[in-house]
Formats: sequence, C-alpha cells, structure tokens
Amino acid sequence: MQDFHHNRARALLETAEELFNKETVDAAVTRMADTLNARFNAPDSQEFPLVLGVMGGAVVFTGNLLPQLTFPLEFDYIHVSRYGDEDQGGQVVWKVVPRSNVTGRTVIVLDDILDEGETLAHVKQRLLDMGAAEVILAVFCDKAIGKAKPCKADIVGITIPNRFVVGFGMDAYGYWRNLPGLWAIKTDSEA
Ligand SMILES: O=P(O)(O)OC[C@H]1O[C@H](OP(=O)(O)OP(=O)(O)O)[C@H](O)[C@@H]1O
Ligand code: HPA
Repeated sequence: MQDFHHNRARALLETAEELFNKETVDAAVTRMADTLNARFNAPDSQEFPLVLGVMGGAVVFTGNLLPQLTFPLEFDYIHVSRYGDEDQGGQVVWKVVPRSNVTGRTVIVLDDILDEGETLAHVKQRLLDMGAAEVILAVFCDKAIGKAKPCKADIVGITIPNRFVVGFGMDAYGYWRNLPGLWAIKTDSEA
C-alpha cells in the first residue's frame, strides 16, 4: 500500500512542469501581506478582522502569510472540500463550519486557489448569511479558466494557467501539498 502511493506520487512529479518557483511564490505572498497591511494598519482603522483559513489547501499559504500581517487580528479555520482525491470538483462538503462569531465582523478568507469559484462563492455566502459585515477573499492563486466564476477574489497572489497544479498546499490525488513551488501535473485523463 505504502509503496503504491510512494511510486504513484513520484511518477506524477516526473511528468510535472514547474510553473512558479519558491522565490516567485514567496514574493507573491509578501505582496498580498503588503496589501492587507496597508488597509488594516491605516491610521483611521480600528478594525479587528477575523482571518479564516480554508483547510486543508490553505494550510501552507496561511502559515506563510500570517507572520507577515502586522495588525491585530483573530485567526480561526474552516474546512471545506469539493475535490477530495479527484481532479474534478463535486459537491461542496463542509467539514468544519465557522465557529467564531462573525456577526458584524470583517472576515478575511484565505484560500490556496480560486478555480471554478464554487467553494469560495459558497463560503462567502455562508459568512454573509451569518451576518459578516464584509468578506474579503484573498486567494494565493486564481486559475484563468476562460469562463465566468460565481465569485471574484479581492486579493490575488498570482494568476495561473488553466492546468491542474500541486504544491504550496495544493494536492492532486492527495499528493505533493508539500512542494514549495507550483507545478502543473498531467491529470489521470491526460496521462
Ligand atoms: O474554485 P473551486 O473549483 O471550488 O476549487 C477551489 C477549492 O478546491 C480546493 O479544495 P479541495 O476541495 O481540493 O480540498 P482541499 O482544500 O482539502 O485540497 C482548494 O483548496 C479550494 O478550496
Ligand atoms: O488545480 C488545482 N490543484 C489542486 N487543487 C485544486 N482545487 C481546485 N483546483 C485545483
């Protein structure tokens, strides 16, 4: 069992193509932190936003961004999944719903990728239904899918081509969330 996954993960990477290296990824995260710091460190800002990481894909992005934010904030996470171990999205499944009180709050949602936009459209609507005053969608990457999405990111790190990617928290079939850069893989249907 273990050798099956080991070999499959290695084979996936052998045919993958690096799209963005660690330096490019790190620079994009810092730009996003600068944008958020500029707003929430403004002299007239008294806000205490709730920052919600969307697990599991946002774990690496969140861990890199948070220490670069220099304003008072509360952190929590939600857990939503739509892809599981597939390379095509399905139903949005909530595993951990928002626990903190979001009523009247500015909520900054952090996610690794805006692909078809279904996940974050769902998340945003749920937070607004719970009474959030403002929902800011900050996504590390926005995939250029060539068609309209049900929601738009407010802050984007990098725009990526319409390919299935792994790394920086993103997985294919459960593999390679741990890569520091972003790699495009051949999906099972393309291999
Ligand atoms: O814009 P969409 O097409 O809805 O896809 C984006 C979502 O897909 C991924 O989550 P996934 O369901 O793979 O769960 P994961 O975070 O555990 O990887 C990613 O983390 C986003 O939340
Ligand atoms: O391209 C992707 N890679 C990994 N996870 C994803 N979830 C949506 N799109 C992607």
